[in-house]
Amino acid sequence: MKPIISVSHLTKDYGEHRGVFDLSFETRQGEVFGFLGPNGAGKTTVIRHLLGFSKPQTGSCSILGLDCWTQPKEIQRHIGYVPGEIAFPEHLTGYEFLEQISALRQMQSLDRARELIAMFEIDARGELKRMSKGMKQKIALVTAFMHDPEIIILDEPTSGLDPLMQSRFIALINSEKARGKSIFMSSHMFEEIEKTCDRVAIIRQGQIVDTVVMDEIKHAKRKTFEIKFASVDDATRLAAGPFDVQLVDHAPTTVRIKLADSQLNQLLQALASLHVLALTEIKYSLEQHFMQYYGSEDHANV
Ligand SMILES: Nc1ncnc2c1ncn2[C@@H]1O[C@H](COP(=O)(O)OP(=O)(O)OP(=O)(O)O)[C@@H](O)[C@H]1O
Repeated sequence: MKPIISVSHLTKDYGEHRGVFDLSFETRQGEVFGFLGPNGAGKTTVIRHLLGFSKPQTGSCSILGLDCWTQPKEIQRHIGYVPGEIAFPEHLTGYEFLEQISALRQMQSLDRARELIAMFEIDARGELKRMSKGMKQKIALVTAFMHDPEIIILDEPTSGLDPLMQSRFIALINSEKARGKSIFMSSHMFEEIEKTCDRVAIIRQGQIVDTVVMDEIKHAKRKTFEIKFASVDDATRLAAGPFDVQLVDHAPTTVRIKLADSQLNQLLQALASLHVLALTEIKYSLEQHFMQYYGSEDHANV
């Protein structure tokens, strides 16, 4: 299958280890591909190359086989885009802006825009310059989706949105995906990535350090359980068995166990003769996976 977005050995070196370095990835038809990394990791730099705003120093970027630097006009007909920093012509109202964009795109109707305006509870009658950050972000989302593009590129699309609107955004992404759209989204929010993406590239200091298949994270073969016991003796008896038991708390005695799916029955049998107060599965999350690549210092920025 032909890739939708293809980035090949892209380098943009801004000096002092800033920029992106020999970065390659491909996205597929119909998938939601996430780009996860903290401030300054290089996400916007890559996206600016995809939109044809920036020329690669070395390497190349293409969308639908078209070169992003030399054929941006042809590409733009196929995409919707939300930039990381939104700059609107401020004298216009929300409606006037959307009408201008739809005229430029020679759109037949504003029906889809109206649906999106209702979905995000936007009052588009006001002037853009008086709108809150969140309202502007929502207008940008309408602009990206209203012409029903086959490819959508989003640079931190939910920054400034409240939790209700974030969940509406997640629902929108999943319904667009169900309609076969290909979506590329940069984010530093684990939850929205987990709820929408099929694959996620983790970017660190301008390089992709891992590409994760979300299903493999969600259905990890090794599980972690937290068990609370009535007494320390129960924990000691469990630790005498074949399990790797780690004490995490004293009152009540709480342990964590990591095991393969195949050991689950063995654990339940061992627990049957002990006084268990609570048994909880600690789900393996994208955040835990991400933390392998970033220390706690970096994580503060995510
Ligand atoms: N035009 C430029 N000139 C010099 N340095 C730049 C330029 N654009 C970006 N950088 C630097 O390159 C690095 C990557 O920036 P980029 O904006 O791509 O990061 P990001 O992952 O999108 O971060 P954020 O989450 O903050 O948007 C940063 O250190 C940034 O300061």
